[in-house]
Amino acid sequence: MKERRNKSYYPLMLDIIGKPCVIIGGGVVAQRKAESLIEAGATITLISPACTEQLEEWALGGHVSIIKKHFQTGMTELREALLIFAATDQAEINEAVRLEAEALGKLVTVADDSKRSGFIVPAVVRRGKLVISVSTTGASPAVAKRVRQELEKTYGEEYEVYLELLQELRSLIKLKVKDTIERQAIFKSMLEWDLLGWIRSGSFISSSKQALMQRIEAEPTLAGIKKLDKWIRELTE
Ligand SMILES: C[C@@]1(CC(=O)O)C2=NC(=C\c3[nH]c(c(CCC(=O)O)c3CC(=O)O)Cc3[nH]c(c(CC(=O)O)c3CCC(=O)O)/C=C3\N/C(=C\2)[C@@H](CCC(=O)O)[C@]3(C)CC(=O)O)/[C@H]1CCC(=O)O
Ligand SMILES: NC(=O)c1ccc[n+]([C@@H]2O[C@H](COP(=O)([O-])OP(=O)(O)OC[C@H]3O[C@@H](n4cnc5c(N)ncnc54)[C@H](O)[C@@H]3O)[C@@H](O)[C@H]2O)c1
Repeated sequence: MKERRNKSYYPLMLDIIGKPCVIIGGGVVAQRKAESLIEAGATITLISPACTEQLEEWALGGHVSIIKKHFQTGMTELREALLIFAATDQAEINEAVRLEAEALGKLVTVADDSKRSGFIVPAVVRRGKLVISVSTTGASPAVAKRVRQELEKTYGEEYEVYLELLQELRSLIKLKVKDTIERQAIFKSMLEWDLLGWIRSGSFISSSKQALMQRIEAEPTLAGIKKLDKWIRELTE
């Protein structure tokens, strides 16, 4: 990867379920990368002569395959990988991994050299389907972590239920409202409902969802949606 003074990364969400990812190194940094890859369902191979206890445990649980060797050029695991993480404490080994990965046309991140990395890993808040990624473009990972912690306070657990609900309501409205402009106005208007307050109050239960869906079905128009604002407020109080 050519060094660029003002790199501008392209953020995206990858579906890496079952995709081969290779980590070189078995220390705390490798462990942190393994943890987020496990969460995303990747098939992980880790190459390192020594590993943290947690990594050994994940290997026993079948979450990670560990090859207890030093990195060497020409290892087939790299050839097959989608993503490669160079995370040893040896700068020259990380650089050798980077060069080989790039020769193979692979995306590689280098734990001690973000300027040469093909991608970097952000700090992440997960609330079910809501995923908030924070990056400082490598300027200060500590700040990325701090911002993540701040966002965790603002976007609480209730967002998980909120998004599950909105997804279902959105599917229902897609079925019932054929006009694109009205549909989009409805989706925007639904954001005015105090669903988060309702969920936080603890009074939102599965029958509440049914009642809400019945009301939407009874009047699937922008006017009908606006009327529900008051109904929700009363139930939340
Ligand atoms: C977000 C997070 C995700 C994760 O790792 O999963 C992540 N680093 C985290 C924590 C963290 N890392 C470091 C500290 C100590 C304090 C500090 O240095 O600030 C802390 C804080 C702590 O541990 O408390 C040290 C550090 N980090 C990098 C270098 C090398 C260098 O700078 O080149 C050095 C050694 C510097 C040195 O030698 O002194 C490089 C990278 N770290 C990145 C990601 C990428 C940029 C992210 C961005 O800003 O966009 C990037 C470029 C590459 C990459 O690894 O992908 C995770 C927080 C997860 C969370 O808690 O939410
Ligand atoms: N990107 C980040 O988030 C971040 C955070 C802190 C530090 N760092 C950088 O990452 C590097 C690694 O940090 P750490 O705390 O995990 O180090 P660590 O000392 O805990 O682990 C280093 C690992 O590299 C392995 N290793 C050494 N030589 C190897 C080889 N030839 N082949 C395969 N594996 C080999 C060791 O077995 C060990 O498991 C540090 O040097 C630091 O510069 C990055």
